[in-house]
Amino acid sequence: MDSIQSLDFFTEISPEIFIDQIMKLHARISKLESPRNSEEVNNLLGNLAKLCSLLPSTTDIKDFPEEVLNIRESLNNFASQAEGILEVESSTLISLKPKPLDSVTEYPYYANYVRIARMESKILKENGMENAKKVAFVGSGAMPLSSILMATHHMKSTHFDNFDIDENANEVARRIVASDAALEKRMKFETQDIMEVKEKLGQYDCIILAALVGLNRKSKVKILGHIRMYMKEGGFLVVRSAKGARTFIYPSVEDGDLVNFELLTTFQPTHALVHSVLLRKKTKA
Ligand SMILES: C[S@@+](CC[C@H](N)C(=O)[O-])C[C@H]1O[C@@H](n2cnc3c(N)ncnc32)[C@H](O)[C@@H]1O
Repeated sequence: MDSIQSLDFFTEISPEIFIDQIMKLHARISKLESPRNSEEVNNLLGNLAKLCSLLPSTTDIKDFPEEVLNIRESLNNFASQAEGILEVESSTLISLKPKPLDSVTEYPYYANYVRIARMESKILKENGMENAKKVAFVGSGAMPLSSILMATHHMKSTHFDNFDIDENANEVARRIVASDAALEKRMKFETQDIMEVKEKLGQYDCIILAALVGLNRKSKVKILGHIRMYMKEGGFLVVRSAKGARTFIYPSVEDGDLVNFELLTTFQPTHALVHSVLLRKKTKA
């Protein structure tokens, strides 16, 4: 294949085709002037997601050539910037509707968030976190769908403190949630770099870290170490990670990166476009 091939007719591709196509896609993405929301950026983001969904989740990418594995960090950066901009733009439009919460189903990745919120709530319950009183969601974004779906479908008495470094994103998120007074009482939005939040982290029964907080493994490990330092003993930590081809979109966190936590469970999806989720418990100070 000498160009980025339309993948619409494929249900699965070989590692060889994946490598050929991801290198070509990365070359195109590297030439972008900006990750700003445009038809070209959306097409490239869609191609990246589609390509990663076609490589069987059983494929062990560790054997891929170094030059292929080395493009992951720049693709993670692209995905984070492009998704972040897309999130603010589409959420801003939704937030201007008369009842924004009724329109969140229009959000491009809504179905994915329904899947992940259901799965994360299920593994929390299965591991004894039946009714968390207070949850911190770190990296909630302009469209805080994860905490909205958890609060309205799965954890109906839990209070969510949503932390995001971007005040613009929080402003949009507050507007979306304000259309439901009861929900608004349980959903607060704080503009903070999570690395600046300290003792307060000890208040939460559960802390959830969004996939795009920490854009490479090193910065994720630093954030995880910070959260662990301040979270309470017995507190639960939910870390969204990635496996296989999905690490070309999101940074991955390995079991060994979570030091001094009790392993409760690790969820590995069969659907390539769903996060992996690591559930851990802080056992001792
Ligand atoms: C794109 S959103 C994804 C979350 C998604 N809306 C959800 O409901 O799961 C990721 C967010 O993390 C925020 N973020 C990145 N680094 C952060 C940090 N160090 N502290 C707090 N928020 C951060 C970004 O501003 C961005 O809004």
